[in-house]
Amino acid sequence: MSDSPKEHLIEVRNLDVTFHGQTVLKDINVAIEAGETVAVIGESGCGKTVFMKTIVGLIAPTRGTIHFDGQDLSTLSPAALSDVRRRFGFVFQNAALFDSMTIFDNVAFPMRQSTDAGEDEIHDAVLKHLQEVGLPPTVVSKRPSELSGGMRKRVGIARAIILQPELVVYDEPTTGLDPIMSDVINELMLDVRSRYPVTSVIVTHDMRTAQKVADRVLMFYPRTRLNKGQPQVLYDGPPAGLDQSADERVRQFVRGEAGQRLMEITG
Ligand SMILES: Nc1ncnc2c1ncn2[C@@H]1O[C@H](COP(=O)(O)OP(=O)(O)OP(=O)(O)O)[C@@H](O)[C@H]1O
Repeated sequence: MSDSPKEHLIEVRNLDVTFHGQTVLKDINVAIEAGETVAVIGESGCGKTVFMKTIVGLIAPTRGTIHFDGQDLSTLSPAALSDVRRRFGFVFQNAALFDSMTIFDNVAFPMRQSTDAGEDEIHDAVLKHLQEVGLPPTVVSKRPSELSGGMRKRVGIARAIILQPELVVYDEPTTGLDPIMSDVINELMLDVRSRYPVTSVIVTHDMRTAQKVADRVLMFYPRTRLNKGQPQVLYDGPPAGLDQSADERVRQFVRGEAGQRLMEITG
């Protein structure tokens, strides 16, 4: 990273997303700086995935704008949007590898789709990125079904970073993994950011991931549970401040306490 002042890579202004009359995100204003790692947390259904998909242009805002590197995504032609998306890497939930392809072809896929690289160059890049995520060259001929969940996640990360994206979005990167393998993936995400000048957005339920990997945490709250006029982003700050947040809902979430929810269920 250079020493120049940080710039906003992503700017979300006055964002609303509504599906069939149901507002999932309301009046979200968030700026993410180049090089930042931001974890998005919050209970199920609060709109984390919708937020992630909106900032990468997969969902169009109902109101408001998303700027990426100064460009308003809603004004871009499909071709221009597709060019911008090449600057993103996606690590999907459950790795979302192509089951019928070998690991080699899975990792090579973005290069074959989006570049004119020759097979020698692709070969070197695939092996380099597999090595970076801690996988031996012997995995290249295997199919995803022959690998453990943790290995598949690593392959998903290798595929996401092979084009050296400026933004990597991780959707639930540690879900379904044991605590040790989760920590391996957390370390890998730290390693990716130390190796490349990347901005990362991590949607996660895993508080350890948020605490360990993120510079900053955004906690969303479900619209349906807010009173009129209450902000949907309950917390926007460093992970270390979560536990001392003035908002009881944040403290309860971080500690895994049902709080008011329990009263609603039992009451
Ligand atoms: N394409 C869609 N059409 C209609 N409703 C949708 C669509 N995508 C998401 N929703 C709704 O938006 C709400 C938020 O969903 P979202 O997946 O963003 O939640 P989340 O916070 O990521 O939840 P989880 O932690 O369970 O993955 C849900 O009520 C969901 O049903």
